[in-house]
Amino acid sequence: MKSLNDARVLIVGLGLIGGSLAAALVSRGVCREVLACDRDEQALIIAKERGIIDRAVPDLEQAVAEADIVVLSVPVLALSALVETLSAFDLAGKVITDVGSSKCNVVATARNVLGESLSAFVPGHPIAGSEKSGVTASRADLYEAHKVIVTPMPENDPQSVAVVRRLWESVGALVLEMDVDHHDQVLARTSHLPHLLAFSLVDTLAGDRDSQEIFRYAAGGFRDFTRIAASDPTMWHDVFIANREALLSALDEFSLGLQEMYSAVEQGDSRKMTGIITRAKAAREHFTRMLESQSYLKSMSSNTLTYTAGPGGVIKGTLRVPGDKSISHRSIMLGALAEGTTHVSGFLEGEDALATLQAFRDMGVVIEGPHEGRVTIYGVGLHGLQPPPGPLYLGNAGTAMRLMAGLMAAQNFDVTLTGDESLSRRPMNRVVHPLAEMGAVIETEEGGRPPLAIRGKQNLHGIHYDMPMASAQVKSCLLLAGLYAEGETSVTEPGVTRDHTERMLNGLGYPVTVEGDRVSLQGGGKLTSAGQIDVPADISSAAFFLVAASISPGADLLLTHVGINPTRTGILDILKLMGADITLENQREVGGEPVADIRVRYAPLKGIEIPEHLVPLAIDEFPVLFVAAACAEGDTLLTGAEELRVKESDRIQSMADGLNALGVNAVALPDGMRVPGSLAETVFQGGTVHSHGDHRIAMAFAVASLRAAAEIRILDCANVATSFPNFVDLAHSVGLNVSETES
Ligand SMILES: O=C(O)C1=C[C@@H](OP(=O)(O)O)[C@@H](O)[C@H](O)C1
Ligand SMILES: C=C(OP(=O)(O)O)C(=O)O
Repeated sequence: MKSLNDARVLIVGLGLIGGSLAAALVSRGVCREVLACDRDEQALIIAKERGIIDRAVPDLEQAVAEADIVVLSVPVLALSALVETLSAFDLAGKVITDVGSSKCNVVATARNVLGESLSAFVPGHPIAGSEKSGVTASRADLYEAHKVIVTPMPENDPQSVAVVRRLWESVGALVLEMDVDHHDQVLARTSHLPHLLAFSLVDTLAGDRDSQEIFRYAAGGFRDFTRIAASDPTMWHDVFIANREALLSALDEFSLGLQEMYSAVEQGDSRKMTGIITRAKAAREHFTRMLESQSYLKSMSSNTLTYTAGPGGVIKGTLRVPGDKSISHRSIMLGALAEGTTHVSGFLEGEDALATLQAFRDMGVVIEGPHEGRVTIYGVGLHGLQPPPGPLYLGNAGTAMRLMAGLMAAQNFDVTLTGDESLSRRPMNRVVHPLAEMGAVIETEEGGRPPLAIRGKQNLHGIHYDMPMASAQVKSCLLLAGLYAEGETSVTEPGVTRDHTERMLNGLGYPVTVEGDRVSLQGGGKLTSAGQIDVPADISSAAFFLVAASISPGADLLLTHVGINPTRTGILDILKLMGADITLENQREVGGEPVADIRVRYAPLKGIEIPEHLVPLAIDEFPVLFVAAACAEGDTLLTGAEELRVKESDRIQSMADGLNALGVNAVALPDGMRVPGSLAETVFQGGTVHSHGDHRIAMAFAVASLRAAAEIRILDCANVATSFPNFVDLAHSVGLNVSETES
């Protein structure tokens, strides 16, 4: 066989799985001929009549002799006998595969009987069933975007594995590889156990005296839960026998879980019940996104979200941007460690804060929500966290990893903190080194990069740390470790940084002392419940619109309920120095954080030298400030901002490259940038820029379109969801011509 195009494919067994593969191969015309062999003559006739196959060959030996690729598609318990039958034929040059849902039996038989031909027997398993069965249920699109697991054996030759992969890919399937034992263990849990439960539940209820009555009132929940109880009986009988060991172990695990739920219900233990239900809901939502949306999978691996921002537009209206990311992270962490229940409102439902939420759920904390920004955290106290079942995945969130490093270093269990590609490049020694001085044991990858393997059961002691860089993440990390350390932990910072950790700790009854640039606390106290944490809108998200309105002639925008903590308002100071028209209205304090409505109107801006003391107070806002600078009269100079090089991307380089691509001759400096500006109506050419997976770069260039001559395409924008999940809709609602497309 030279290629799949030249091959004759034989399907042995024309049920739903075999019939659908045949139909897909025929309709896509990917091979020379599709043959079929089945003991049921009627199935062959129907398949031929409906064009599901090209030709029926009722005699198995003859059919195999004619074929280049043989697909065994019979029930699992019939597979072994079929492989034995085949072993008597001449199999030279043929590639053989199967579709069984459990692999151990057929692999054992193949090893016993196939001899030389074993190298060309590549087991496979399409994960695309239906409760319908038989050739009449065949669908040519059954495998499109569905997974097929190929389980190559060490004995296989690579060409045969490649042929089987190509066969499935040619009908639109996504091919994964797994080893045989692992496959059977995984499938026992994700497929065989749920089928067994559905059969058992329906059978039990149907046996009930009042079954007629029960089923009459059965609602959607019953239908959803039991759909698969209508599946093919022979197939499932066979699977349960063939995968007995793995299935029984899955059933044991399930029984323990069920027992726990039983006792929670019996004892009216609401906390336990809510824990099970909320963890399950979160897991199910996560898996639903993974299962149903190919694009979600793609966006995690290959960033295919593109923004298209049309030129012009006038910014007008009233807007509340999502909750503050820094405060949202901290509300989960400190709410979890508090004694009592904390209700959070305004929580940011972005991926970064959700990663923190999930991490604490994984450590046994019961958390309800988020639902429309509301989260309820049932605190477990400083010593109540439990070991998580595996590494804690923190996605894109530097704040989560650095703050949690401090907390985790003080627990009595081991934890590994991991993150996505961007987070895995970010420097962690800035927290690992001072934590080690406190007695923590943490291993990193080369150069102090994540994952962080944190050893538990260490006795931490307080230290004084003179921070080499202005970083709220480092400061907060050490203060959180200090909660558990013996004696006093103190830090001094070279510049003022955000103080949400200090404020929230004080709000939770844990005294933190601030004297000038020195912050300290004593270990060994406890956190009482805050009761309520109201998260204001994030000034770092509002920043995009502060700049948007400032550079859009005719603009008049009201941003409501924005956090104006003085350690975060560098953006307001810098824009005002540039001549922006910004006023604060309705100033108030909400849950320990100052808040205001911010009115911003268009004003011609002028270039400035940005005072270095404002840099840490606006650290996340520079991408969009560079856009403002390009729209200001004269040059703007930023220095003292080398920290920008180690954010989600190297923000100095990413922005300099993008600005240059749009015709603005910005010059990257080691610690900042020189941006030439202009008050011309159009400042940017159209073009394509790369966000490098950095949310703030993506949003900054969307804002630039207001003063662009033509469309700006921004690549790799999926990570905007880390901090600003509904950015495109909100931006659109106040006049930005931005839309998103996935590819
Ligand atoms: O403590 C925080 O919540 C944050 C601190 C800042 O990081 P650094 O402390 O690394 O400057 C900031 O860039 C980040 O978005 C959030
Ligand atoms: C730097 C940022 O976040 P983090 O460090 O939490 O990834 C940011 O949001 O701009």
